[in-house]
Amino acid sequence: MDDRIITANLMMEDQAVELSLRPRYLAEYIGQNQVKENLKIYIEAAKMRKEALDHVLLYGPPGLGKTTLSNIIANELGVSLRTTSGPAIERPGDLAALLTNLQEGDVLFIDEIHRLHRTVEEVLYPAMEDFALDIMIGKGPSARSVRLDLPPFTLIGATTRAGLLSAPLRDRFGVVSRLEFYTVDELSYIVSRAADILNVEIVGEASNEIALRSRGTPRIANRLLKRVRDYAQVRGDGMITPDMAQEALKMLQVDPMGLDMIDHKMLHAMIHSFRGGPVGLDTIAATIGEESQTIEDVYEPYLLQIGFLQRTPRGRMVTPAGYGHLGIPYPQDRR
Ligand SMILES: Nc1ncnc2c1ncn2[C@@H]1O[C@H](COP(=O)(O)OP(=O)(O)OP(=O)(O)O)[C@@H](O)[C@H]1O
Ligand SMILES: [Mg+2]
Repeated sequence: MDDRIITANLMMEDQAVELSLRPRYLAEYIGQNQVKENLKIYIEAAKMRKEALDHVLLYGPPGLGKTTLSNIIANELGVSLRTTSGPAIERPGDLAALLTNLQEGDVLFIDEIHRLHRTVEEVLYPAMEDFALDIMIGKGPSARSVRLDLPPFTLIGATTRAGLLSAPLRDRFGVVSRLEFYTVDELSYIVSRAADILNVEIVGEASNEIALRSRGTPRIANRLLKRVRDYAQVRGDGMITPDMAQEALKMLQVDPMGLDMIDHKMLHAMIHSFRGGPVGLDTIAATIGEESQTIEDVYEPYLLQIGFLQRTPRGRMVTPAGYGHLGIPYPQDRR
């Protein structure tokens, strides 16, 4: 019982920390400059015209700031935001309830929008296009469709993979933005900012050390910072020095490029069992006992980005750089 209370409290604390680290306005949102520049203009224009902002689709790997950006867009517009997710909307009626509760100009945020049910998606089309809801009243031969007007609103959809969206849905977004991995400098800045908010002393080089191993991802940067903070508190005097950061990161089994045990397992399996590929995603997944979707969404994008992995029509291949990182010679007959 006691345990449970402690866990609940810790979780609440963690959530509070998470929220405190989340930037609230565009000016605090580091990086993604192109996306930010565009949004700034669209937001300002919508405000000048006193209209709802066009629907926005945000896509990119997990932890790059899609949810954060959605909240920021609502804040910048000065409207309320309602949050839901694709799988949470089970029936068309659930979506109708959400839509009819919106105030003019509000933002409806649908996370994991690629997981919307077909029947729900069809209700969304006229809602996005004409701000109208077609509902069926009655059953059988006497059933008829009634059109309800909705207040103009902005839909923000987020997905890790835009490719999974149906074309009619994708086409109804006026703004489509892809979030990119962050640079080390940007992440370093994010780490310093987070340390400031958490009241942790950190040396500049240590921020950089954490940034280097964050796989271009702010969520990972923040998570590593929290673990390094724990380490520095217990093993040192709380101050995060570069040495302290390195020791802590080593203990967390995050290598100098930010790869963890699963990345290593995957690359080793590809090299030792499949001569470095090409090998299909499902085969890799089965070999290392992970879900293919997790590999595709979470692990692979960064390995592709840093050039350790290559996608070919016949499957994934480990590149010479990937072999090099593991210290395994690249097979002679492949050069
Ligand atoms: N541009 C940024 N500047 C500073 N911090 C950021 C930025 N983007 C994200 N973060 C931090 O990273 C955390 C994760 O971001 P967020 O939850 O928005 O990611 P996401 O793209 O929605 O991920 P998922 O796909 O898993 O839902 C945030 O809580 C925030 O602290
Ligand atoms: Mg999110």
